[in-house]
Amino acid sequence: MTTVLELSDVSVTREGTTILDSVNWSVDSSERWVILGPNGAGKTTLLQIAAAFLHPSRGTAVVLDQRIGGTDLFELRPRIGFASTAMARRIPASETVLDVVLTAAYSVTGRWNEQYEDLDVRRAQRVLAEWKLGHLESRRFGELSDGEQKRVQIARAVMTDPELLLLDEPAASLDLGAREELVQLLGGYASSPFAPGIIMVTHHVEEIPRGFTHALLLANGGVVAAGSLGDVLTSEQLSQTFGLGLEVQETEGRFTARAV
Ligand SMILES: Nc1ncnc2c1ncn2[C@@H]1O[C@H](COP(=O)(O)OP(=O)(O)OP(=O)(O)O)[C@@H](O)[C@H]1O
Repeated sequence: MTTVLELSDVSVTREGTTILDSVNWSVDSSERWVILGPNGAGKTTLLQIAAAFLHPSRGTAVVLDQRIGGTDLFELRPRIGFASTAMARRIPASETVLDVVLTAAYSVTGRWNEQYEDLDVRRAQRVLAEWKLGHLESRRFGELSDGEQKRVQIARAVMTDPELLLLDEPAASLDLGAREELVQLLGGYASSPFAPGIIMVTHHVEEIPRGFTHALLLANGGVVAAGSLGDVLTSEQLSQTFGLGLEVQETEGRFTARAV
């Protein structure tokens, strides 16, 4: 058991507006967390602190035993896998799928003159196969479907064997089939005892894979509830978080929610 993230009284203020308000949260390496909350609740801001991209305005954030603000972040960041639409925009459309994943070893996007070991290439190919992308390794990133691009982003994020994996809306904009394929793959990955601590932001309870263990509900920058999935994903607490009556149902580890 290793604590991978510890936030104590973390607040973020931008132009006089409080975006995160006194957040206390601890994540262990064995836990797989989902963050849920309405638009503008502060989910992405919270993830940016976990990714060591953002310093809190107040309070203390410790990521992989390094205090944000008191550390050389260039050494910390390669230990964190991060997949988000903003990161994906930095990937050149002409890059091959193999190179998108391979370049993670150097924390760059876009292959230049780096020399990669055979070991790196074999690892990238293994990761691509795990995320059902092996047949696409020579294709250009920009030519892939949304679902394939999302899986490539995750493959890139796990290429370096991160100690903490952060996923910002990995299933956003996917059709039902692509979503289910991704949720299944994420569930398999999350269930492995060798996977790192995982934090995933999502808008929909339907996107929570089996194998995820914990949830944090965020509204107006504050934590409504945080803890095990069973304790947190109740109709009452989800209704409070989204400000309307919701009924949550769980079937064999998957969730659905509808207004009542
Ligand atoms: N640089 C900034 N300056 C001012 N306000 C900001 C800044 N960045 C974010 N915000 C505001 O902070 C709030 C939280 O943003 P954040 O992106 O973290 O929310 P979110 O929960 O991820 O939202 P969404 O679900 O819509 O992606 C929003 O109201 C946003 O407009």
